[in-house]
Amino acid sequence: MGAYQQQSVDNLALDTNPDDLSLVLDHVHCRFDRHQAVNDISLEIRPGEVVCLLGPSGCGKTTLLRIAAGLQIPSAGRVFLGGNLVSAADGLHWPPERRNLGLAFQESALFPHLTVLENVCFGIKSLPRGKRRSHALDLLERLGMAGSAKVYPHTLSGGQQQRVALARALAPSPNVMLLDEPFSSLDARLRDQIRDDTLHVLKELGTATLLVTHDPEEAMFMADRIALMREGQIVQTGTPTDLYCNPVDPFVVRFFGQVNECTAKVKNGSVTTPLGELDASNFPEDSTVQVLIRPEAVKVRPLEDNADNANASHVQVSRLLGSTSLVHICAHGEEDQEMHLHARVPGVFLPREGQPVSLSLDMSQVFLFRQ
Ligand SMILES: Nc1ncnc2c1ncn2[C@@H]1O[C@H](COP(=O)(O)OP(=O)(O)OP(=O)(O)O)[C@@H](O)[C@H]1O
Repeated sequence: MGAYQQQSVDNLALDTNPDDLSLVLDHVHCRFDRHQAVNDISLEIRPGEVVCLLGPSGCGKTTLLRIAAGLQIPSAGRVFLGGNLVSAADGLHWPPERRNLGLAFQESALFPHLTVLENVCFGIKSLPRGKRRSHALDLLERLGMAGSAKVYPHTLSGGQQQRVALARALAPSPNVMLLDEPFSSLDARLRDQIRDDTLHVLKELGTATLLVTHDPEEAMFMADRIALMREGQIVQTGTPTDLYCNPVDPFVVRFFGQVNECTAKVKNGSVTTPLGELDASNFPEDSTVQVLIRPEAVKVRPLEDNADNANASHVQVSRLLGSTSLVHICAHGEEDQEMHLHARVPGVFLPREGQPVSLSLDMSQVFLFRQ
């Protein structure tokens, strides 16, 4: 790293030297007229790591990816790639072609006049001509497309074209892959397969990857770490388990799927809900607490249908959703509290309408926040 660059990393908001990181975004901002699309984002990607930028539409994911790619100039902040400062507020800006990146987008257009193999060979400059072909064929093989090497793109399905586009992006052995919703145009079954193949190839090649998605399941499938964004900022960064099991606020909980919600007042260190009393000793007395309960946290036990259980919680509707069943329940708590809630149960579990049930909670998937 040169003296200018060494000096420029002095104030970096990171513990790790950018030389050891594949991509660093350091206090990056991006403003469009009055709209702050990206607001002070810092994020790093280690070699071989897959990081997903996750968030709702319009939160700034694509803008951040375009900044990393050199397609968008940030209004402030710095970008490092493989230890090189490639973008800074003083006007330093390396264009995309100088950054050694692989780019693949939702609709990655292949060159129509080149065969699949020629498309993949196109960007490989670093290898001798004789080796380009075998390298490209190897990538096509890994992505299940070697059999189509000689055909032209228009004869391929959308999913096959997407595989070729990924092979083409990987072919120059980029330091960093930037993927923007690369699977979103595919139908569900095909998407699962291509995601799986892509993850294996990225891991085998050890390519650091930043992948944009709005789909939490896709992020959990692909990512070593997820950065969840909202309105131009990162709300939480961590492993999928960190975000799912230790969410920092209700937005994070809700982003990973529908949740049962109620509010309650703290009395004597606990809150009373239709599902029973919950510990709230971390919250001030008399404060109002938001209780978020994932459907899989609700344990349902059918009760005998007799007069003793006339006031018990009861089933409203049951539906099989595939690998899980969703049970709609009217929960009856103490003090005449009532709550409509959803319980997600593994396998086929379809209690009839009106079935009295007792409910308990797996507290690892119940989250309390001060309102
Ligand atoms: N070139 C531009 N000019 C003006 N505003 C822009 C421009 N590009 C993006 N924006 C705005 O910046 C915000 C963030 O857009 P961005 O495309 O980064 O969001 P996103 O999270 O990728 O959304 P999606 O998931 O819908 O693609 C949006 O409000 C968008 O309208």
